[in-house]
Amino acid sequence: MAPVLLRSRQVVGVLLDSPREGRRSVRRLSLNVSGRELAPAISIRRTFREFWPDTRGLRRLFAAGVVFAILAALCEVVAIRLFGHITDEVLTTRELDAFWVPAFIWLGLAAIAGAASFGGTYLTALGAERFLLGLRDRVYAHIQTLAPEFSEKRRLGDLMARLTDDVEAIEELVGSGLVRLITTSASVVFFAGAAFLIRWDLALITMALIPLFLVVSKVFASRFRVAAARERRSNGAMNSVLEEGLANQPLVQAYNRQGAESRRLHDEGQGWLRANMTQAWLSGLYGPAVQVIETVCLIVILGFGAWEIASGRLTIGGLLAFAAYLAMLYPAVQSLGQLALTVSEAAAGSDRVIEILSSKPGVTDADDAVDAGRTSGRIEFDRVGFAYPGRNRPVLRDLSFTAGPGEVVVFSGPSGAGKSTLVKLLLRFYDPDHGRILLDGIDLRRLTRRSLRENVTVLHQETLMFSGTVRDNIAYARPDATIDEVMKAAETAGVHEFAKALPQGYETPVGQRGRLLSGGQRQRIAIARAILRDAPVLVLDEPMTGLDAATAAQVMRPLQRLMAGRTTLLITHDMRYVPENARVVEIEPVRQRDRIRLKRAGVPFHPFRGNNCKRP
Ligand SMILES: Nc1ncnc2c1ncn2[C@@H]1O[C@H](COP(=O)(O)OP(=O)(O)OP(=O)(O)O)[C@@H](O)[C@H]1O
Repeated sequence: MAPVLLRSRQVVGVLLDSPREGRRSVRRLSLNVSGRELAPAISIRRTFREFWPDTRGLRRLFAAGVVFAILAALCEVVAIRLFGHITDEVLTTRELDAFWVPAFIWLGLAAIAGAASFGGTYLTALGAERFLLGLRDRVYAHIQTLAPEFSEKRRLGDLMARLTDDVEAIEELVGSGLVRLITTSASVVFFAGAAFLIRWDLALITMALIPLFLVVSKVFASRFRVAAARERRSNGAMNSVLEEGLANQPLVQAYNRQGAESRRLHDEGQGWLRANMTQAWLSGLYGPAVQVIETVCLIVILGFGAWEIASGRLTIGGLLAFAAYLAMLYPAVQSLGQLALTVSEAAAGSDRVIEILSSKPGVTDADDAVDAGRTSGRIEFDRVGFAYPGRNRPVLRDLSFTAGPGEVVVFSGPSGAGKSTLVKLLLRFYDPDHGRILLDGIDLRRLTRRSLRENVTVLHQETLMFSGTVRDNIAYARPDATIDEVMKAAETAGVHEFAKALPQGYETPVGQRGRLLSGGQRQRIAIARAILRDAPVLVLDEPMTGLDAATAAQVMRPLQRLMAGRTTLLITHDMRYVPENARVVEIEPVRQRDRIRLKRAGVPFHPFRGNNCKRP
């Protein structure tokens, strides 16, 4: 009987344990989830309402997965019956002639079960992976419609966990989880039914022990869940230490903090080790506990069966088949219990993804928004006032200026005055609360954001780069640009002279965020990118930050070429690099004092009084 039981368990394993489940739990535990924030509780029903449409086009795959898995389970039911038959008709009677027919049928069933099991596993996995691909794309695309502030306010690790772990958790609820639920329930019905058919009274007695499995599962599951949560937290904390330590390696080494960083990692690792040992302890105990119950069941069956065989009411084959059905049934029941745990975890994950999907972009295109086309680049800020959402203190108030093609308008003023904020308004990451911003005389709110942004090139304070090659980073502005166009922009920006000296020229990888290049080289690549983009409005946000005088002078020449003929807004504290013909607008911070004074005078607070813009 032992080989049959073993084989049965293996088949049940194939039927009940989705291959994704095992992979996910490993991957999930290795992710940085330190920043996990609690999301509002949303019902499983809402999860299905939100994500069931994502299974469109995949439902046939999942349905086929169910059919194949059920077919495999049915084959197994018949195979066990055949095993009982062979025991009674061949083994006990020693009639070898009666062996061949059932043996070949059994072989055929095994082949069908194997093929069905493979088909079920493969099709379910295909549906699951496609679901994941589609849902991850949808969530990522949605994040890209939100203002950059959405990502900036959250921890990167948390967002990554939502896009990977939580998306997978949802799949386990509405995709492969549903397949597992149906196939496991069907297996329970088949194996219990088959056992009832052999001896309903014996089946009733042994099934009375099923609640014991559920109780043990429940006791262990709740403890395991606490330990798993602790392990995930420790894992997240450990990843944070690693991420920070590696990202800030120059700082760590320059300040001789290597030992302290290693200790931080070790301390977090200790917590992780303890949590893992709790899990190991629980898993180690769970197996024997279940085994004890199973042994009790088996002994009850054997004892009762022996008595029934002695009195001629049951055959040996019938008893063995009965025991084999129960050996299939118990894991199936246990798996249903585990499924409940998966479902609650998946619901928690889906809450966190729904939270992202329900975040609405602060700025959207108007229904009648028009395409700006290529404009001349004339910018006008008309009494613009703005406070960040959720902040009652305004950053900009009554800001007015104009800038036309060929003009350079310089914005200076103390840190925090709102200079970078006006760039965010120009790109329509936010809309002003008061006043208007015009491009070629058209209010930005009437333009599509895409066409507006096509007209504006921003050189950010921190040069943003991807980890591709020099060429990739320049061509980011226009992926369809030819190598000649890239090189022409590179020559104008002063990239060519250092790029050709790099080991693989333009094909040299620039490293993580361009760290294999110097600050000046990164800046010149950004200028080349801007030249290639060729937009009529140019915004330079502290373009000389971190550059020494010689490098700044080198960068200045291509910058001046870039500015020629365009509308340039230059944000800088450093007046050395301001072109002679530039107009200077000094931005003064909107003071807290103004607000307090107004309140004291009994005047209702209005955040956009006065003017924070001095025009010399
Ligand atoms: N996303 C945000 N949410 C809330 N407040 C913000 C946000 N971004 C900036 N601020 C606040 O708005 C004010 C203006 O910031 P801004 O970055 O525009 O200043 P800045 O003049 O460009 O400063 P610096 O010269 O230091 O770059 C600051 O007080 C800042 O704390």
